[in-house]
Amino acid sequence: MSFRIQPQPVARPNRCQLFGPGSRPAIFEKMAGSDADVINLDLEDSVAPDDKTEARKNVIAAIGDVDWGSKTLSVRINGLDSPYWYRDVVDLLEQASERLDQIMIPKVGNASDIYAVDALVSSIEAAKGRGKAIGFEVIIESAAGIAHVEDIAAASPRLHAMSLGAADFAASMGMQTTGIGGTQENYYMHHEGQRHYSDPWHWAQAAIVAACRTHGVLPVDGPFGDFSDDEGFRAQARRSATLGMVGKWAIHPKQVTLANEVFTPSEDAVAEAREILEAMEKAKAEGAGATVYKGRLVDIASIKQAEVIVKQAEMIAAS
Ligand SMILES: CC(C)(COP(=O)(O)OP(=O)(O)OC[C@H]1O[C@@H](n2cnc3c(N)ncnc32)[C@H](O)[C@@H]1OP(=O)(O)O)[C@@H](O)C(=O)NCCC(=O)NCCSC(=O)C[C@H](O)C(=O)O
Ligand SMILES: [Mg+2]
Repeated sequence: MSFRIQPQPVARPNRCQLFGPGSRPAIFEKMAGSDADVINLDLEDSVAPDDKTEARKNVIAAIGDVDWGSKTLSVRINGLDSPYWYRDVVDLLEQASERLDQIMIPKVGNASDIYAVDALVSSIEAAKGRGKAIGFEVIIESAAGIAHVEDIAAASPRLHAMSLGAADFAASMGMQTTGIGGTQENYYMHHEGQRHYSDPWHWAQAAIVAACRTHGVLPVDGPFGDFSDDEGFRAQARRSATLGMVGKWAIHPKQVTLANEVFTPSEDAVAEAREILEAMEKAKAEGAGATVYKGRLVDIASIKQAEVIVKQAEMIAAS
């Protein structure tokens, strides 16, 4: 066991990140009125090249003008392979109000990408005397991104969250699919005449969770494209939550409720976690390191597992 204490990520609810194109200001108030914990105003791939300048202006105005309540407010800038990203950063940091919490950096391929944005942001913050340090979130959505995921997770103290972007990830990996997340028709095992579907996103998610947990960053599942498929969204989100992710994107408002439902520990789960903690308190008082709860072993590690659920529930209730 390493002597190093695993760092804790920022304590904030991050069950759902609702996206909306910066070129569609008519929905900004609706986004602010939603139940999403995080709002992502997009300047990147949901905005056509001809609309980039206008979208940037819309977003900068809305950051100050719209009442975002207690939500985490984030803007997705354009990728470092584009001609737009530096202007996104400069204009946001020079012109947007201090209500802006975070910028999301898409398509990160290595730690130097974060370093470059950090250098620019740090310089503007100092020059403009901005009082609040901007946080970062990144999207792992390329072969390079997943290959360097741990270096990326460690790249900056500004980094609060990391998402898997299934669409660009699939394209970069050369995956034979146009689906954004979820079950893939051709990813199955065949046994005795039956197809048994497997999860092609699992390994990337697990790598992201491990990198994030090592460096105190929130791991988040990205988009689920088919917003008419509630059960598909739920199944994907439940797998992500089981793996340790704290939330999921919504690319349509109807997905917000689904994400909140999955990433809020149920009353039953919280009650059971509390019972495990009580059972272990009793065991410890009796000098035992393990006991039996509902016919199964619980021990010191079970305390940590139960605390994850109780702390999640308490943090959400306090927000
Ligand atoms: C997907 C959409 C284009 C659908 O929009 P629309 O056709 O308007 O949907 P509806 O008619 O069903 O809308 C119903 C009402 O909800 C409002 N609405 C729509 N979208 C939003 C929203 N995002 N937030 C809040 N409210 C919204 C409509 O105005 C209707 O309201 P009313 O008339 O009062 O009933 C659209 O949802 C959309 O643009 N979604 C976001 C797309 C986006 O941002 N994509 C980028 C993230 S995904 C990605 O980038 C991939 C990733 O990087 C990767 O690589 O994996
Ligand atoms: Mg993408």
